[in-house]
Amino acid sequence: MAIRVYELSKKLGLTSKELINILSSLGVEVSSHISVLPSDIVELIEEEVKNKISSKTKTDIESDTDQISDNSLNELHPNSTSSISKTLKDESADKISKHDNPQKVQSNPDKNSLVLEPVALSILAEKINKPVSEIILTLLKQGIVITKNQILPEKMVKKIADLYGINVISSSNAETKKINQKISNRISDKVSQEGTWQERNPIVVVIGHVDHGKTTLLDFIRKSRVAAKEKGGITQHLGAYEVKIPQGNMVFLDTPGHEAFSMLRVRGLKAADIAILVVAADDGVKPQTIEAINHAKSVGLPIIVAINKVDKVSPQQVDIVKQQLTKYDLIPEEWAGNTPFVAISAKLGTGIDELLEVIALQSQLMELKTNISVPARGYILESKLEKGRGPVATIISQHGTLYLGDYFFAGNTSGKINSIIDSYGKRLSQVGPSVPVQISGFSQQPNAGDIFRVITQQEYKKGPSNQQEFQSEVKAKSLYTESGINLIIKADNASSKEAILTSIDKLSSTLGQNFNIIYSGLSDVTESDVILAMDTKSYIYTFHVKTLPNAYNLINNNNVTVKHFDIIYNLLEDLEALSESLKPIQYISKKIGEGNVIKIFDIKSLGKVAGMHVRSGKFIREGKVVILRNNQKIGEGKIKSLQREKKSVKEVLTGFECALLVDGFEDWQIDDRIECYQEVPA
Ligand SMILES: Nc1nc2c(ncn2[C@@H]2O[C@H](COP(=O)(O)OP(=O)(O)OP(=O)(O)O)[C@@H](O)[C@H]2O)c(=O)[nH]1
Repeated sequence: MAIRVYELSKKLGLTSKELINILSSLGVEVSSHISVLPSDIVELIEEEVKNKISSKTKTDIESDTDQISDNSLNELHPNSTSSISKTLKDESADKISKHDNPQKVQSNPDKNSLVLEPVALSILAEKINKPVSEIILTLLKQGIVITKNQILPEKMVKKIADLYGINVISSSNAETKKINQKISNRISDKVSQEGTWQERNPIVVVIGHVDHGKTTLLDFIRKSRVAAKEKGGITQHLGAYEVKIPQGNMVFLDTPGHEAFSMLRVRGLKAADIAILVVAADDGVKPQTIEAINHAKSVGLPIIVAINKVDKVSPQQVDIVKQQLTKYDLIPEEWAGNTPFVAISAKLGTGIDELLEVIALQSQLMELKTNISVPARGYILESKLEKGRGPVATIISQHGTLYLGDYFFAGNTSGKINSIIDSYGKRLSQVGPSVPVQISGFSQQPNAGDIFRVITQQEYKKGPSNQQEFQSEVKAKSLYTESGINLIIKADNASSKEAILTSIDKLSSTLGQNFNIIYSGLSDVTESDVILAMDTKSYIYTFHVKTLPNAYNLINNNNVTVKHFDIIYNLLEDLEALSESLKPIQYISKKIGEGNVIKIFDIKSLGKVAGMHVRSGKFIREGKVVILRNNQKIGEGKIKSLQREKKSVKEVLTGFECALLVDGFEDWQIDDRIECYQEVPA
């Protein structure tokens, strides 16, 4: 069975570092202790290491590893695509030299650059315009066995490119890696290096396509991993909960149902350190999966892939999904990539232990650090208006300690903290980073996803100007870039919702207009709906439901369109009108006049001006002209100046003479024909 480095090290009674050292001495470079070792290799390594351990102490192993027999390497499976075989093949690839293959060293004129990234041999062959069989044969002669569908590691790609004299350019993957390294510092960039730094728990967000099992996963983790007394606390719901496992603690961002979608799956990405991308094995990569990947990448979040619903499918199907994800730079470690993949069943709980371990290990790799001495900085996860307390919000800070009485800015609002309540419902006087708490003391309700920052009393008093500076720092990016019209549908019952969705689908094909249903639900319009609409630039269309009073402010302040209907037909008609009104107007060029050059003036400061007689129609100042000589088009341009009797005019009608200066053309000859065109709606 394939196994991760840290698991094998546990089994062998070594630390991960010791095992990585041993692997390295065997010529096997693994990227981290989460890397997967394939089964065919594990046994050999186990044997080698056990032999060593039985004859030496652990300390001896570290220094002696270079003596471990190289023979074991030769026995390794040549077709394996793991990170292990990656190194082995890389070494073999080193053996291929231009000298050994003189006939192959020629550049391909059509395909002269290649992105350096892991790629299947079949795709690579297509990219460089060479038959797969030729590449396989060449490598075989070097003692390297590869197959058509095998994913080749970067180093091998580079070797093959060199072989054919093709330039390589670094991949976006490399960019992503760079971003990932920076991620833990997104909010830290402006945090002082001075003070007390300590490790903090990772904040994890779950993303993915609708119905792929995000909520089931979060529910399973919450029910099985959160201590009973904490669960009690969580009933008051803070939008986040802590999970403790031996490998480390972590915080999951979680809000029920659709709220999770609006705030955490869109805006909450900014608050998180790690994204779990849930992809249902039976459904594969879907539009929102791709969107989720892009969102996570756009904020520099490292992704761990959880292939869900494995209880429903065959192992082959899991591989198909893995293959689909390679297109988006998510390549499993056993295929020489660097994205951790875990197969799970959120419903049955299979693989959840492993997923949690991988999260803990990923966060150790990221070395998330926090400065507890600076003023607290973090994110708003949820906010609501509470009777008697005014606006309250769940926040999670990434740096600093938050104290009762602190002044703060949060998005457009500010305030002074007058209560801090943790997920047990306990009142606190202070709280450190990575702990979700609910606070009150806001002058106005903040938005989920806003940055929260503690400020001095002077800054608080200075108010707006200071806040403006802060605003530009935190300005939220629009995360949705899909083309088409984004809609949020709210209805009073499931059957009318279904009827509306089906009709919109039909309307979509009739009009040739993309309607993206961002969310559809069965309740009145809430603040969350409005936040979601703001984030996704959506229109809210409702059927037999109303807007809740506390959503009105948000709607009015943010120009969100909410439309209520009692008849489905009217709703559809309105959508059609909306689609029509948003259509870009198409223009065509219409010929409106014709004339002849009768004189040419060469004016030093202007260039050559055509003296023209308008024979039919008219010439206008905003017009474009086409110039013909002997019925052949010889030039075109925009009218720069149109003059009649030395005065600039808007238009010149049939029968009159005028002077014409054209942008981009002055090679006039007497008798050239000039046609004037105007842009008119099609
Ligand atoms: N067989 C099986 N079904 C699952 C699994 N995980 C989730 N489901 C089912 O898939 C459906 C959708 O699951 P959800 O957890 O609601 O999916 P979601 O991604 O949260 O959906 P949205 O909140 O609408 O985006 C439910 O009927 C679940 O019971 C799984 O591991 N195996």
